[in-house]
Amino acid sequence: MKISVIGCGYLGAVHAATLASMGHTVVGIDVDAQKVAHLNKGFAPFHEPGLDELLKDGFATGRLSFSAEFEDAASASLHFLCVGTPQSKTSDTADLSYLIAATKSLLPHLAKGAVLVGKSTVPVGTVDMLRGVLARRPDVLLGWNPEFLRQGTAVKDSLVPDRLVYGVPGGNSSAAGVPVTKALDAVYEPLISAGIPRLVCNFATAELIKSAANAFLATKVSFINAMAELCDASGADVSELSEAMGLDPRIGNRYLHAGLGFGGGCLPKDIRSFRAQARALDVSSVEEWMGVVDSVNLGQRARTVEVARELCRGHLSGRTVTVLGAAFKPDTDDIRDSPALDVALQLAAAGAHVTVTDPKAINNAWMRYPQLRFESSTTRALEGAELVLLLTEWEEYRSLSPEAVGALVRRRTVLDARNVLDAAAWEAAGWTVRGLGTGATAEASTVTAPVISVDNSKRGVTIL
Ligand SMILES: NC(=O)C1=CN([C@@H]2O[C@H](COP(=O)(O)OP(=O)(O)OC[C@H]3O[C@@H](n4cnc5c(N)ncnc54)[C@H](O)[C@@H]3O)[C@@H](O)[C@H]2O)C=CC1
Ligand SMILES: O=C(O)[C@H]1O[C@H](OP(=O)(O)OP(=O)(O)OC[C@H]2O[C@@H](n3ccc(=O)[nH]c3=O)[C@H](O)[C@@H]2O)[C@H](O)[C@@H](O)[C@@H]1O
Repeated sequence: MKISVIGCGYLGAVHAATLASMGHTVVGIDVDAQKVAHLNKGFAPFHEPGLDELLKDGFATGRLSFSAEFEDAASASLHFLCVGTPQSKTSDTADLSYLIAATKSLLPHLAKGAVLVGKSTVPVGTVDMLRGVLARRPDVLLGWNPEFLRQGTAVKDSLVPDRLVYGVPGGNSSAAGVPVTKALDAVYEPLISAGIPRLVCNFATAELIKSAANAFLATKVSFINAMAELCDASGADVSELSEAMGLDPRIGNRYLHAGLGFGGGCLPKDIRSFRAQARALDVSSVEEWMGVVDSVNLGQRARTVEVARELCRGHLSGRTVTVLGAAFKPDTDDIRDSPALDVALQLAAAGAHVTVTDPKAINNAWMRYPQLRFESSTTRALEGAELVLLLTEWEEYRSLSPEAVGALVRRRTVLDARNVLDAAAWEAAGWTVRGLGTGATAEASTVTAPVISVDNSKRGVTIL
């Protein structure tokens, strides 16, 4: 099948390459000519494991190309819309202007009876709005096929997704939806043959499935982070608590890792958009719920700064601080709404001398926040630190040797805001280790000064 993918960012570039690997002839269209040039050289314009290989395979077969000209999409019979839907600059709502602009640019090049399928994450009602944009082309069939891939594992998630969701006119039982369902079945034939579940529903349901899934994931993270706060206040350990909770298969331990919280180009803006949708639909329960999830999440960033201040004996001003991690999660160079950079900025605003390092995201971070100091070498970044903060849990930071790092820093104090270090091993090497939700506040408040020792089996704070 001849397919176009409109918008070739973190979602669209992966989607285009995946479709080519399934045997389709695919052209990716993007208004960013630099991105298109990069992709046409066979390289991903961002860090995504496995994508370069998939792009090269696509070019080798001659089935994959990229272009900045919409007319190059004219021969496709099916078009996927993958442009951004960021948070509006002035409110919680999603900015749909890129989606509208892309649809308008594509309009003159749509063949008779072409199928136009959205993959971007959108508020409920968006397909109806786009129908209006396409009012002069009733022959064009519309579908919505939300995407659930995660950055860092996007290639694997696309080749073996958990499920396929099709939003079609009238939903599952309607004859009007059959042509779109058939077209999408033809696109995803290898996945359907492999037994990947597929659900067909109406547009509102498809739009809400995506928003609800991200809202649930965000809820799970904020739930465990709220528990982390309770653990700190009571002397419990959130890692043990989440492990025990997760052993109940009804709960499950995935996405139940407490720490600095969620960021990125999707979850934060999606829960805010969801909140705005609930408000517009007068559903106060969802509106309030999303508000709490968001504020617990942002609260983790503020708590991290407060713990850092505590570990610097109350004063961040003038302290030499090293931040490990700039990306919003490991295995990506994406810094959109990165919790790590948010904390780094807050530390710098409090007067600390902050050096940020990251295996892949330094360039993006430096272009966005030139006021921060960046260092690409982990060793150089750590030299002379009075406090080390682990804020993005890249494997190379998880596996750092406490002895080797200890030889670089001025003071062996680490705030492991992702709760991933082996605290006992670091403490044995003379480090003061603090996590989030490890019972530290309760321990600190129940002891009388001067404190000589703490329970080494826990990640307790050592008060100096
Ligand atoms: N990043 C992810 O892991 C996932 C993203 N999504 C959703 O997919 C959508 C895209 O997200 P990302 O790929 O992360 O964003 P992105 O910002 O990386 O990519 C968007 C791309 O669209 C291009 N673009 C903007 N206006 C255009 C136009 N008028 N015509 C053609 N191209 C245009 C931009 O130049 C950019 O390359 C969003 O709605 C997001 O919520 C859904 C699932 C996963
Ligand atoms: O709509 C989207 O764009 C995507 O958003 C998320 O994917 P992504 O943002 O790429 O990455 P996640 O692995 O979900 O992590 C998001 C954030 O949550 C944080 N997180 C995740 C899991 C956890 O247990 N604890 C936790 O703090 C991560 O550090 C990261 O900052 C969803 O997982 C995808 O299913 C969805 O398609």
